[in-house]
Amino acid sequence: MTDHAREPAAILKTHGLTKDFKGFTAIKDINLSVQTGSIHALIGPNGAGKTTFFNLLTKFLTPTSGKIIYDGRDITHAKPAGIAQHGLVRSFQISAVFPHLTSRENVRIALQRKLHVSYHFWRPLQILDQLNEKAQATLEQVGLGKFGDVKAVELPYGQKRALEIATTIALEPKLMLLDEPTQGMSAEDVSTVTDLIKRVVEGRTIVMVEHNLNVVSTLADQITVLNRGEILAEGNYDEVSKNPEVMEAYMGTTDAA
Ligand SMILES: Nc1ncnc2c1ncn2[C@@H]1O[C@H](COP(=O)(O)OP(=O)(O)OP(=O)(O)O)[C@@H](O)[C@H]1O
Repeated sequence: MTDHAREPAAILKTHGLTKDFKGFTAIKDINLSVQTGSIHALIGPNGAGKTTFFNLLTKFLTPTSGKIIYDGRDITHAKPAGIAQHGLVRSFQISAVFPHLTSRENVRIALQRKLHVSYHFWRPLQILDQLNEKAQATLEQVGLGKFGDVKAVELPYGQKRALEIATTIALEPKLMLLDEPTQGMSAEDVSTVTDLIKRVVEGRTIVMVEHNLNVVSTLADQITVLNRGEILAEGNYDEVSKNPEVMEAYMGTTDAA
């Protein structure tokens, strides 16, 4: 029934990915496949290994064994900066947004990084104007069009996350890795950021670690449930939420709600 020629391509794959911490195996032999253009969520109860796995994908940690293939190339031993140039970008934590710079300046720095344009006094003004225009367009994309002159530190929490996403999309990622994008947010901010992620996924792939199962059910095309460092289940929200092993793994945690 399935036409193999029409199977969607995987932008990211792991083969037997394993991470040991001094004899404790936090990630065991994980084979993951992320389809190009999808939103793929990593979920699981506390201590399941989500953060460790995410840090392996973003190259913040080195695997003990196994391979990571991104866009057809083996990036197992690549450096974070190297993979960012090829379009695999981790959304930075809020602390990485410069608090005393304005939203526009923060986005402009990310754009400059992408364009390798350093902010030298002798740069033609035209290039800086182009950067300003692009920064404004990026801010508008995330709903911060009117907040270009506001310092990051003065933005409310939800808008700070939007700014963080703006600085990520400025790098023109093919694959965005989001670490708990709605963590600690009010219900209103959660829905703003959820809508924002839906919008920015156009033409991109997203892998996200997310505790909020409502967000996961709204956004994710594919879900991988981790438990004790292994894949417990995979599928869409309906499939994994009905899986008895998943229900059991979540029992006794507040995430099960
Ligand atoms: N640097 C480390 N050294 C030793 N053990 C670690 C280290 N980092 C993580 N672990 C262990 O690996 C396991 C998985 O942790 P991890 O933080 O990846 O889980 P998680 O699913 O992200 O959990 P949470 O949802 O609570 O953030 C835990 O038992 C944790 O104690």
